[in-house]
Amino acid sequence: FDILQHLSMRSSVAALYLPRSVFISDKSGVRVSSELQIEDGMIQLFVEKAEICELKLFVENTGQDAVYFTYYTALHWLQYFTLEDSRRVTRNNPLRLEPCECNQTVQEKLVLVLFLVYPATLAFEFKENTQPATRPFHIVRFIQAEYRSELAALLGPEAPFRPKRLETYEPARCNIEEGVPPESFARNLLKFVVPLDNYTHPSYISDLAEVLKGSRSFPKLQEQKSLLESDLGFHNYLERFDLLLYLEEDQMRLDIKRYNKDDVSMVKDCENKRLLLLELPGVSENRPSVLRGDHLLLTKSEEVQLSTVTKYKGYVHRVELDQVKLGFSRRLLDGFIDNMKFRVEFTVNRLPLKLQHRAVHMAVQHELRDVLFPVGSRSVTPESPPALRLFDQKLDKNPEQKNAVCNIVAGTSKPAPYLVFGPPGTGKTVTIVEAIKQVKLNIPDAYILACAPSNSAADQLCEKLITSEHVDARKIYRVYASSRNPKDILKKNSNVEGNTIIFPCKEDLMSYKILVSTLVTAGRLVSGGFPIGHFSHIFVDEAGHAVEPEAIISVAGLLNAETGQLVLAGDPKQLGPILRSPFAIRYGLGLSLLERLMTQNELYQKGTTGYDNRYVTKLLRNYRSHPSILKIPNEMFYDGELVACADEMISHQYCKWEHLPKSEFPVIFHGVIGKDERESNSPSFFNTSEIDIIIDYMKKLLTQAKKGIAKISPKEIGIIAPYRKQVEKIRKAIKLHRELKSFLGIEELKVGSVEEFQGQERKVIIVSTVRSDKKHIILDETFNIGFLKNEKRFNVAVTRAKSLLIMVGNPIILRTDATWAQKVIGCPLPSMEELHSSRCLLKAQKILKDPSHPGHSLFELLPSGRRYRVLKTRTNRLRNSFYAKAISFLNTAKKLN
Ligand SMILES: Nc1ncnc2c1ncn2[C@@H]1O[C@H](COP(=O)(O)OP(=O)(O)OP(=O)(O)O)[C@@H](O)[C@H]1O
Repeated sequence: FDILQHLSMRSSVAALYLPRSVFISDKSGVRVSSELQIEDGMIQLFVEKAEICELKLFVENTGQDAVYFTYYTALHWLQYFTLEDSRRVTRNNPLRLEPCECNQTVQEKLVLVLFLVYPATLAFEFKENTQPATRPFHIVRFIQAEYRSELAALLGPEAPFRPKRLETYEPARCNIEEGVPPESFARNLLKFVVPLDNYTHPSYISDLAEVLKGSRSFPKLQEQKSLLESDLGFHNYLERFDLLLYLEEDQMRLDIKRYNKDDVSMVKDCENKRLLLLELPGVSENRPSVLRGDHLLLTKSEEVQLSTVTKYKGYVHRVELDQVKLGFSRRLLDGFIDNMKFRVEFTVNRLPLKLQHRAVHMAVQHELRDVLFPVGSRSVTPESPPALRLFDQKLDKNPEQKNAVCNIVAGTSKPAPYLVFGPPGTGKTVTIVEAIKQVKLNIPDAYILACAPSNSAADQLCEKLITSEHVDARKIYRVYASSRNPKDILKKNSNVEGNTIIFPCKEDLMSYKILVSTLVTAGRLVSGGFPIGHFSHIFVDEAGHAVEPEAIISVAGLLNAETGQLVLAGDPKQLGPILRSPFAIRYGLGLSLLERLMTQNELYQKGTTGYDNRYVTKLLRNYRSHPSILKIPNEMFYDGELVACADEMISHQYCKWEHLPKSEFPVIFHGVIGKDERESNSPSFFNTSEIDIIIDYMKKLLTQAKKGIAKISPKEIGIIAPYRKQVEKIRKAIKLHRELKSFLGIEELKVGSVEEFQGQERKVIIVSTVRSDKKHIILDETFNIGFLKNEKRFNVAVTRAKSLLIMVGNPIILRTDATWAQKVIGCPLPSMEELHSSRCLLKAQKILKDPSHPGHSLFELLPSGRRYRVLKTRTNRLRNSFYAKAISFLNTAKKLN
């Protein structure tokens, strides 16, 4: 539309629908070329440093007849471009291009400012003669100049991004040829005693999804619909959760089909010739989720169209960053030659689903009503809990934490769960760890199961318990799932022996006082026949992250409903359950057990005298972060209830850092207009301009010791990025960097996704948001990735920092989200376009550069070098003039850069 408007072509309605090719094609023998290659009308140039660079464009007539060059213009007016031509072409002074006359040069000068990408569109107008009535024709060129450091160039795409197209042909008949599962990678001494049924996905579920969508009506499914619409209670617990889990599975089955691939080649693994290697970009980002022991179905490409096909089952032996190693039948291997092509189909791993179904069935079978729907009484005056001597003395000074520990040991909430609830950094994990230690000390026959939804959170719990000198580490045992790769995990006090995961026999496992596992792996203990009541206490940290049936895996079949104590800790505002089915979400599967009790059960509600400490503790003192870091999440998610209590020695360490835009405010939003790219056929994104900035901050942080701020070691810095590819590229950038790669302890610097940082903290956190193209935001929403469409993920990312938070991102994109615009980038803020197109800014910059300009003396750069101000003289005149406006643009531009 811009093009049409500028070139006065609006009269032609048809022109509105003209494809891009019409504008970019050379016409009537006239060619607009450049020294650089033009692809699809686009001229891309890269610069390595901030400089004025010149781009020559050539206009030539290669036709048989003379043509008049009448006009040229930049359609988006940018101050960084100046256009010049020696013939000074205008509509009043058109240039006659004789046939085959070349040499007409339009020079364009670009002033590039560090790390910014400035797109521009140039339009050239020509006429076949100079008669006013003659319609002109136009040629358009797009120009993109991108700052690219040497490092960024090295990190750039290895191969252009080429998504694969999917054939949806389904054969009439297929035979499944069984593959070879990983050898008993888990040595199983723990017998399967309690059966795990199949919980087969009923065939009516797809029809039910249609009914819920409102697109069809099946009277016989009305009962299921009513069940979903009714409130959750113990009477419908099993049926409701079964149905919700089936709806979720139905969506998972649909979604996983999107990952199927055609014409994918495999090669033999050079380490183990009985395995085939399949490249799977995105696999480490769970797109799709593939674990050791899962299987894929492969069909030879040349057979895909046949009516009867053989699908070869390939069991996953190992998952690597962008590839998996698969075990197939002898028959396939015998006829296999490297680079044979296959169609790959992914399958849903049903184990976690089956465990969840079993858990809700067992919850009902074992009468867990009083645990799941507790009805204790609030009327009884709370007794004061026993006074304990805490191991962690800092908890002594916090009455809520101390109360929670004492009440858990005293079992005041039994049979109701005890909840430790609170925002990030308020000490939930340390409270749980203390409670576990106190239970072990004060209740001699106690046996404890400590769980978390993710492996990283379970590892964190285990490490905190093992490293404390108050518990004999030999009594603690971390149980890993057999699907884990032993090479990737902590081996101390765990079921990993060398390169094998072992499951000791029940008696051996039962001899440990404290077992630590994920919620799903706790299901293995149920299958192993652990007696109900063996565990006197079950703790679940990060409980807000799990759907209720998942949390129940660690409870049903293990906890004695009368004598056992369940403790849940978490924060519903941090990473929640990840669900795919809109119906499962609509009908409540997204609500964790912790959140349901907090919001719907009377025992846990805030009364006139506050919360009843016998059942719940709400922690509100944040011991982690500087108040300025807390400010954003506190306003966004916690109604300003959080109180900043961190030790100032640490939290204020960066308050005087020379690189802060504002002293005493250790939060930096570093605006950068980069590019989110993909490479080869990996669906994951990266942004090298952001990596350049991150590396620059790393250098500043690690080499600052002399500047009066304590030296920081790499392990105290964390870098969080929302996409796996960015994580990988940042790691690569550090390894390639001359100074950073040899920095002492650099291997301890953690670069990871938000999920990997949940529950963790670092002195300095750098967040790379990556997104720079609006059109990809929809992908984030569909796949539940990135920051922009997931507030909970954003909350976790920004609440990991103790002393300094640096966020790197594209302000134009982030401003499209109201929360980012208001809370992070700050408002009011002129958009980048406004900045670019502002004549005020240009004028102000010209004046600043030119000491002879009469306005020059009006601007003054403050001694900090970070802000301009207008001198007091003639203030009144200035207030409403463009100088005042220019000053605000200049300062914002300075802040952004
Ligand atoms: N009473 C206290 N006094 C001083 N420091 C404390 C206290 N309680 C916790 N901390 C410290 O606060 C930090 C955060 O604690 P912890 O990781 O337990 O919080 P959390 O609530 O589990 O956080 P998240 O929700 O982010 O997982 C830790 O460094 C911990 O040592």
